[in-house]
Amino acid sequence: MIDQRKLPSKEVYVRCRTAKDVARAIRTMVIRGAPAIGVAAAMGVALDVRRSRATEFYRTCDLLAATRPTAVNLFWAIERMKRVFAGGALIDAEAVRLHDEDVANCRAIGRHGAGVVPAEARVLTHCNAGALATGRYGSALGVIRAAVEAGKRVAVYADETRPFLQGARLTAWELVRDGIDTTVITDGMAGSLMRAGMVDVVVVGADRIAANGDVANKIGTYTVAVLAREHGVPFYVAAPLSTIDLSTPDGSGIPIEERDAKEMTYMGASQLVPEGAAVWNPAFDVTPASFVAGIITERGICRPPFAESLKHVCDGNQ
Ligand SMILES: CSC[C@H]1O[C@H](OP(=O)(O)O)[C@H](O)[C@@H]1O
Repeated sequence: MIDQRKLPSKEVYVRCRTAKDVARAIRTMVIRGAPAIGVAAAMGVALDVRRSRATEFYRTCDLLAATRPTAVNLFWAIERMKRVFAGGALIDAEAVRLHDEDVANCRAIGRHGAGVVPAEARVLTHCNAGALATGRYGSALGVIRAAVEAGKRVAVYADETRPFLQGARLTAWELVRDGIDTTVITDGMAGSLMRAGMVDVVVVGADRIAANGDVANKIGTYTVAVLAREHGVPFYVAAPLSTIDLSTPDGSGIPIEERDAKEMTYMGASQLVPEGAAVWNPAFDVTPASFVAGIITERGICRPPFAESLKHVCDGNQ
């Protein structure tokens, strides 16, 4: 897998031979992005299952489930592999199927989502919900790609997304390679851009969507949602059904990962924060459903009231 920590300056690959290797890659953000870590976990289980007995299989699942707490796709993928293992079917075939489905889902999300992008649009996005964060093509970036493929003239503003800089390093890397007009801004600039009337629509990804439509996504997403409402900019979330967690009633029940302070206090070898200063580094925040214009899924766009529309779209898929 490509080492996303090294992008955009280096394209280097990490080989994972065991589930332990995959768990380390997820935990250290070699691979990140809700759907992508679900796919990686499924592949990790498949790497080990050839040699493992049942007890080891479930221990492998627990190892991967312990890597990151917020993205529900990780747990959804592991539970799916457990069902297949219990049914005696081939685990590695299921892992490949899960990956291929995620790619197809992203393309479907793109098709459905392109309709919310005006013919000439300036789209703001936050973090990276692109090919690097999914099986391929992306969820939020899938919407942007599909709009461009449909002939729409799209300019993207990518929030750099401190502290891990998924927007500056990863979204910009993906979109520049696609030849899509991309401008990186600091997270603090989004408000002025919207106030100047330079954003037509916001599209972001998600790590977990609660049954009422509350959305957990990269830290700073809530800020963007509040700014979008203040400036009358529609705020959309693009995510596959594997991101929807109907068992969690609302956003208060979503576990928010706190990551190592070093992600904030250092940029490479450069110290950014003096010793003695504390930092708070939640990797995600929760945007209340009331800020969301629609949730774009592979089965169509869910509109408020989300408790009903999400249940309807998930029927038979949870
Ligand atoms: C389609 S990716 C969804 C989501 O995952 C990212 O988090 P991280 O980079 O910490 O794995 C970000 O919140 C994306 O929007």
